[in-house]
Amino acid sequence: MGQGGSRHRAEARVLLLGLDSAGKSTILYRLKYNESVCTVPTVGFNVAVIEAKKRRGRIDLTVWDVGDSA
Ligand SMILES: Nc1nc2c(ncn2[C@@H]2O[C@H](COP(=O)(O)OP(=O)(O)OP(=O)(O)O)[C@@H](O)[C@H]2O)c(=O)[nH]1
Ligand SMILES: [Mg+2]
Repeated sequence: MGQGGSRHRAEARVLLLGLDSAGKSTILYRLKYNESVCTVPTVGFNVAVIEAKKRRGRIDLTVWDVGDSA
């Protein structure tokens, strides 16, 4: 048994889907940096890990923002 800090940390993966210019990247940056940023159409994808509150703790969300959906 390890000492403190060895507990499993809650995590989840989130896929943002939406039409072109729906606001996916805007939401991702707002959640990650808590500010509104000017975006350009996403080529490929953006990914960010966001620490969020969970009922009695925290959860790490790995958020994928996929663009370029030809
Ligand atoms: N009015 C309004 N505009 C928004 C909102 N969210 C995003 N926008 C604007 O919509 C445009 C497109 O936003 P993006 O976040 O780049 O959209 P996206 O879904 O990532 O687009 P792609 O990467 O091309 O798939 C930008 O000019 C944003 O400023 C919103 O809630 N309201
Ligand atoms: Mg985008």
